[in-house]
Order: sequence, then structure tokens, then C-alpha cells
Amino acid sequence: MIEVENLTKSFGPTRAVNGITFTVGDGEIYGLLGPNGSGKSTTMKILAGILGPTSGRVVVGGVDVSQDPRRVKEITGYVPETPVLYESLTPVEFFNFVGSVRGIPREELQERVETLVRAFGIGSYLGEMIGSLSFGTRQKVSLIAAMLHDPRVLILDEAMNGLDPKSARILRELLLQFREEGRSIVFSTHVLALAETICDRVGVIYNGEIISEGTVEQLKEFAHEESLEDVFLKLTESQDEVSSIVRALKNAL
Ligand SMILES: Nc1ncnc2c1ncn2[C@@H]1O[C@H](COP(=O)(O)OP(=O)(O)OP(=O)(O)O)[C@@H](O)[C@H]1O
Repeated sequence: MIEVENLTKSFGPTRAVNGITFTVGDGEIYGLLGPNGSGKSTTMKILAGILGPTSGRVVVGGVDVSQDPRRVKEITGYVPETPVLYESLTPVEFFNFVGSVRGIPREELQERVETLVRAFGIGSYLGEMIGSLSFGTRQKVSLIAAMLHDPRVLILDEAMNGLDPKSARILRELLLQFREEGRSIVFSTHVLALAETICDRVGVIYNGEIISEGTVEQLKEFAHEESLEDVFLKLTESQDEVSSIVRALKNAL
């Protein structure tokens, strides 16, 4: 369970997150959708215990992030938008490093690494330096590292980025399984068709505020639109702008 109450985060004069409130239940996938710079990553870093809030209350798995960010990190798996990896380690060395920092028993670690490496099909890259891997393979390394300690909560910031269709399908199935097991998942993406298929509820964040929230069906009904993409463009006041840019392009080209 995740509870976010009146959360704000400022960077100097910039108010990146402006009083947002939402909850994510056990066994729920919550989609955080919003245009570039709307505050998704900042919110997710706070949920993962990486950044402290400016004000408000955030409780992850019963733990207040301001009081015990270390415990929050123990129960949370976080995949950042840009993977933070050690370029000169191999994936195996990196997984062992993560395992020792997390205090995962050796046999359990080995078993989980084997299962996840097989699932994401990166067995042939285990001996290569991370710095030499493709973007998508690095993303898979980042995903596996975030799941090694069997976290109750997953915070995935554009985690499908760079994944080929097969790996994207595997991640999707894995998330659905995690949901079955009662874990809470927060998932940001710009691919709205994906959000439509995977998220139980979505929150649309705009200028640091959640401007609409509900199931995809509820949002479509509310906005009188047929697709989540149209709902999104309407709510973020981009629909007219997109039409006039497309018109201008047609005239100019
Ligand atoms: N460390 C920082 N220092 C100063 N400003 C920051 C910092 N991190 C984020 N911001 C600002 O906070 C706002 C929200 O940024 P954030 O990265 O949370 O947006 P986002 O919704 O994740 O965007 P994107 O879809 O482009 O990833 C932006 O105006 C950004 O420039």
C-alpha cells in the first residue's frame, strides 16, 4: 500500500510537485501519466526514498519515507528513468554487488538472478562490461537489479523504454503476476496504449498536480473521449495545440 498526502517538492524556485494526493492499494498497478516536466520522476524518486519531500506525507508499505527512507528502500524496487549502473562491472558482478548491499542470501540471489536473466534473455551478455551493452540490455539489467530483493513495492519510471516487444511482453506478464501476489506498483509511461492495458487506475499529472484520476474507462467517460490518448491531450490542454501545429506543418511542408 502506498499513501501520498498533499505532497510537495520544490527545487529552489521550481515547484516540481504541488500538493498531490493519491493511494495505491495492495495488488494494484497505478499509472502516473503526464507531459514532460510534469513531476512524475520527482514523485517516483520520493516514493522510492531517494529524494525527501518538501512537505506532505508519503507512506510506503506502512513506512513513512521522511522518517525511515532506508527501510523504504529495503521494501521497494525502483527502476529510474535513466539506469544508474556501474559501467565497468559485468551484469553478474553488478547483481552480486546489489545482492551484497541488500543482504540477499547467496543461494536465493543466484536463483533469482538465473530466473530473471532467463526471463529477459540476457544470458549471453553476463560476461560483458555494462558500459558496452545496448540501451535495451542495460534497461533489462536495471530491471533485474530492482527485483532481486523480492520487493513488495515497485516504482517503475518508464521501465518499458528500450525493451523489444518480447521483453516488453515478459515485463508486462511479470507485473501482472506481481499484482496477483498483492504487490503495489507505480508505473509511469508516455505510451498511453500500454497504460490502457496494464494500469488498474491512472492519475494524470500536469504542472505538478493530479488533475484527474480513475480507471481508464472512468477517465474516458468523464472526458467524453474514446481513447486514453485523446483524454490525455484534452486534460493537458494539448488537443487544440496539436491540431494547429499539424495544420501549420501541412502548410509549410
Ligand atoms: N534536481 C532538480 N533540480 C532542479 N529542478 C528539477 C530537478 N529535478 C526535476 N526538476 C524540475 O522539476 C520539474 C519536474 O521534473 P520531473 O523530472 O519530475 O518531470 P517528469 O514528469 O518526470 O518529466 P519527463 O516526462 O520529461 O521525464 C521540471 O520542471 C524539472 O526541470
